Amino acid sequence: MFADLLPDGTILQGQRDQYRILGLIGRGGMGAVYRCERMSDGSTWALKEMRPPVEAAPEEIAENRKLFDQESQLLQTLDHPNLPKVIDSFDQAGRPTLVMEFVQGKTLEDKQRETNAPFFQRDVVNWGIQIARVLNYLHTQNPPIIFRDMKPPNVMLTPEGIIKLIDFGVARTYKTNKSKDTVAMGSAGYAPPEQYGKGQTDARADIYALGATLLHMLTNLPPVPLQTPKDGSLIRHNQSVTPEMEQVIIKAMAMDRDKRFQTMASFEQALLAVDRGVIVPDKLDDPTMMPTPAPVFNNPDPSWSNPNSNPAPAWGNQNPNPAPAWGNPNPNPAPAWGAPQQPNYQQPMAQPVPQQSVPSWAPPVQTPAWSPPPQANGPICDQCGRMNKPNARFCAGCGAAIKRAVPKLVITSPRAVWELALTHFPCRIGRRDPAQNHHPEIDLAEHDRGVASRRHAVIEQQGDHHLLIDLGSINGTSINGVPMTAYQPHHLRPGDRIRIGDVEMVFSIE
Ligand SMILES: Nc1ncnc2c1ncn2[C@@H]1O[C@H](COP(=O)(O)OP(=O)(O)OP(=O)(O)O)[C@@H](O)[C@H]1O
Repeated sequence: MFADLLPDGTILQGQRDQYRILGLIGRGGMGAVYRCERMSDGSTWALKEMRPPVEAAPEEIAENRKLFDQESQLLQTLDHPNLPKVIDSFDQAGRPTLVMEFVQGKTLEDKQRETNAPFFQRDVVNWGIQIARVLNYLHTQNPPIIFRDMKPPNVMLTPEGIIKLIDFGVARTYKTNKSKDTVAMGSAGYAPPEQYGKGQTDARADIYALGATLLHMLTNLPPVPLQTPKDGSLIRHNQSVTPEMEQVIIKAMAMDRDKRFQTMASFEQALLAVDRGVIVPDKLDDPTMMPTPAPVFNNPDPSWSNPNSNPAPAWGNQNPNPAPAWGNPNPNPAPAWGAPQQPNYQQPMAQPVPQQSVPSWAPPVQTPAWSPPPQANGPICDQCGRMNKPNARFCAGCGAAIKRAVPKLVITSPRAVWELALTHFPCRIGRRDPAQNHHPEIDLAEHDRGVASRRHAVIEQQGDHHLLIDLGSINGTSINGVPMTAYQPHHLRPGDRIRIGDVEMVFSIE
């Protein structure tokens, strides 16, 4: 069907460099994507050329050339960690060609095909947050860019869990004063009613399509065209789905676009709230209950955790004891950060069992990965050896008082050394901000020469174990000299040295 694909070894002259074709990666309806080598430095890139099937009609080819050029131009003006960067574009043998970042990984469609089962909510939510974030970036361009073809094959997932949006073939800028799109596009099941040529699509079309994409990932069933899912329909297929998440999808996929999230930012915030377990379904679109944006995964936006820029998350004030940010509303939660599965975690009902995905929040692993605790439950009685429930004060076997180890930190800063018994969790580490009523348990305001973010890191207790999590701080946290990855929990062990700027904290248990 495709005429003469470029053979391996072909060298193409671009505008900025030469490229050697290393092999075909994939073919779409109108193009082909190859892995290539940039000749000047041997680095690997993806080369996409428009290569219509031989039987394509001339008008179709012309229309697709327009779309290809548009994709190329669009991508060159954009810069976002969830978009492949474009480094060159040129024509070869009359074919428009684009050289872009080579994304290692698979499309969500490939992943789903391989797994053939619903994915865990925590993974889908994390993908959804990243997709919403990049779509929000597109929607907030001037003029707004509507992606218009959000669906699993157009989303790639790297082994580190980073999402990259590919295929801008039908993305287009939103033109005010235009009542209708010139071309009706999108993919059945993912496209909202207004995309069936009945009106001009706006950002809310992408909201519907992202809802449909997440629905597909959660249920392993393609979305039914023009059908909002019903209450209970997601949970029926996947027990890891919470009622709150189901409501988010239902809202995103409302037929009436006025009833959907009105912006991608509010969709993202609703997903963040699901992830943090603080969602209030009837306030899904109320920005005042939304947390501040979390960082971009591999390229944090400095503004979000900058000690001088961002206000405290509004939800923090509304709920004095919110579920921890990394928590999960599921009564038997799997850890939201993709740690090894706990034995009591309920898997979705559909068969086969969903795959454990790569750590959802994790850029390339730099910290020692969190290893499963040696015991999932509580302390072992030193009298009779029985394992007890996590919060037991007396042994259920012999009645002896359970001796609890007290974790502590010895904190050394240029100004002081002090010891702190960790008795309250979560134990927040950061800089105080009285204006926001923010007073972390470990306040580094006087000690770190301005390095710590207000919400820098947190120590959380899980049974008898303690997890340190960097909350996307600007300047980072290191553990035993190794920089931590934001949101990737580190299981603290006695002797671990936590460093934030000039402050060092040594963890021990007595
Ligand atoms: N930047 C990239 N890095 C690595 N692989 C990529 C990249 N872009 C695309 N691919 C791979 O190539 C395949 C085809 O890409 P893409 O969907 O962009 O092509 P297309 O011709 O526009 O397809 P369609 O007909 O679906 O619009 C993808 O499914 C993906 O596997």
